[in-house]
Amino acid sequence: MIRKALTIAGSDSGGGAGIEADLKTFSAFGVHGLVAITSVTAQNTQEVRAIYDISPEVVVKQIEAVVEDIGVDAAKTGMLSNSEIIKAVAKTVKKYNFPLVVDPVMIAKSGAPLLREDAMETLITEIIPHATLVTPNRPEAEKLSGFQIKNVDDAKRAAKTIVEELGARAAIVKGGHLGLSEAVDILYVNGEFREYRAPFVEGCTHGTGCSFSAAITANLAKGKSLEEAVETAKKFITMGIYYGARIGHGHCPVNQNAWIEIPAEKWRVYDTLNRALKELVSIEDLHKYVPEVGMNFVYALPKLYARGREDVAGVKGRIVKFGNTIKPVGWIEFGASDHLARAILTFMEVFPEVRSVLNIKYNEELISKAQKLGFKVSLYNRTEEPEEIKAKEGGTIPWGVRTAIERLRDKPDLIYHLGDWGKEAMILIFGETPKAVIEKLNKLLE
Ligand SMILES: Cc1ncc(COP(=O)(O)OP(=O)(O)O)c(N)n1
Ligand SMILES: Cc1ncsc1CCOP(=O)(O)O
Repeated sequence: MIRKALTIAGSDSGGGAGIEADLKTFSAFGVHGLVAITSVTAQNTQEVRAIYDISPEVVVKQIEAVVEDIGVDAAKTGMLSNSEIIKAVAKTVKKYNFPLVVDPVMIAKSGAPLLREDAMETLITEIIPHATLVTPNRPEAEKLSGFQIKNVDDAKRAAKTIVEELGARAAIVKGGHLGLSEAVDILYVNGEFREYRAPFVEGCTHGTGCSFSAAITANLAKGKSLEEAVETAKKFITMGIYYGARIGHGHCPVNQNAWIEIPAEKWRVYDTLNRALKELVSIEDLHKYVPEVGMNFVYALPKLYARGREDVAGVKGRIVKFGNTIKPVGWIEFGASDHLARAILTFMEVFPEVRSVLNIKYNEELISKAQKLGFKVSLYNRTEEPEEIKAKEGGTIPWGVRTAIERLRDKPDLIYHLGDWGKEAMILIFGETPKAVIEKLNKLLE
């Protein structure tokens, strides 16, 4: 059964906040999104250029149309620009008994007011009492509670005030603006406080309020408890900020897709590498090219999500010589490779589309053959590695890959080095996919 969530909010033409953010969030949780647009804004990551408020009658008609035919499992409000819209929305939602999350949108990240000064009181008296949950950030909580919030205790007092004095069933005061190393959100529900903590991540924040409240709404629509919905939404928003969509010239928006794209890409990467590994194992005579330290074969997540070793899949325990064949020691796992993970992440800094690499033993004839075949071949000389890089654990491969790319001034298919004291000479074969790496390898061994 598909669940349905309704957003009663403004449209952001930049697609970062408002109903656009809400719908993307609903989709990320597999919930069907419904909309009642309250205002149309001409907006981008830098500014709000115009606001056109929809008539209260049309806002109401949108809500009634979807409730009466499709049904609503949970709803949220976002930008409710003026008193007339607020009153009309309050009167309408009162008729139905779906959970209502109220994001008290007041000011855009760019600084533009999205709630008329004279409508603040109406928001407090008409909408807040119908809220299952109110989700203010610090400035919004200050306006609602009427006092300054400087620390977690103040945030608790504000959450309690919003519930006990303004009449909401629950309130969560978001700590993203509290200036701590952790983003601490304080939920007040059923007379008790709960804290939700996440590391304060640098990233993209346009649309955080909308996406967080939409994530709670989607989870309520799916039948989760308020506490579970908040916990999931906190993880969702932390991920969305960290992997933010770096677009525009102002405040870049949250990336709601990260929530579903990362697990989906992880599966795709795992499956693709697994198939290629089976092909690799069946290549005749490959055992002759297995280095003493072993071989590995890796595939990284797409550039946007490839931040570190954990984002690169490789063979646990490497691939070793086994009689006249080769054998993977363990399974494919994310984080299983150290050296090749560093090599591919460095390569991707320059050529993000190249996400796979395999290492084989150095062989002079293979290098000449690669050159004859028209492969782009480059090298680095470990004896030229600067002392300060040598002294740093894990610095050699990134330095080597960068040096080889700079030397070639092009995208290498192969990078090799001739070794050093106690270091084996090696060839690295790069490709956009594991299949492309195998194709290159097969041509070399033909
Ligand atoms: C149409 C519309 N609705 C809401 C907002 C607020 O979004 P944002 O500016 O990112 O602020 P947060 O609420 O996320 O902190 C908007 N800009 N436009
Ligand atoms: C390329 C290379 N250099 C030293 S060991 C090695 C093989 C692969 O190592 P890892 O399994 O850490 O990626």
